[in-house]
Amino acid sequence: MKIRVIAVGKLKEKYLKEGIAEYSKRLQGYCDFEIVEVSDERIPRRPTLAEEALIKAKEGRRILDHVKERDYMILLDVSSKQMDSLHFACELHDIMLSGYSTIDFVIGGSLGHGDDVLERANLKLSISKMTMPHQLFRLVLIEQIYRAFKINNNETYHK
Ligand SMILES: C[S@@+](CC[C@H](N)C(=O)[O-])C[C@H]1O[C@@H](n2cnc3c(N)ncnc32)[C@H](O)[C@@H]1O
Repeated sequence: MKIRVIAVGKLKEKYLKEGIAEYSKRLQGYCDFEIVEVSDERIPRRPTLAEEALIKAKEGRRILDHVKERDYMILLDVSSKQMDSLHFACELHDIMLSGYSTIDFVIGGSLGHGDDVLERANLKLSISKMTMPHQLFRLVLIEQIYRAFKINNNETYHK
């Protein structure tokens, strides 16, 4: 099973790089795990709505260039549906049994997602009602994916 995190923007903070490297390594024991970074757009100081829409559309196009038609795409979005870790593990298990060979988790940029990306998503998921910076969110998401594999394999880790 291939699992990819497709994220807008480059990871800059050392402490996040280290955390993400650790969980990526752990995940390799369960799946073929990959992180794909797409470049972000420069955001003007006070963008108009039209500028925001254009930025999200450009970033969205770069994301969708990596998502194949046969991939299952999970979009991470603050205002979407929430589930607990057990439910999330169950959902992943079901997707894997449905014949998909690749699951793409998509993290947006500072302005969130454009319409095209929202429309392509097979599942829209929120991890909390609180907004996290996209770089920190990457680490939180990868830990939750790892947790889901531990739960589905009945291994001790989760409390
Ligand atoms: C800084 S946030 C974007 C905030 C933007 N104002 C919005 O409402 O989408 C950047 C990205 O991080 C992810 N993200 C941050 N917090 C999240 C959360 N609690 N649940 C799901 N995704 C989150 C989403 O993919 C989001 O597009």
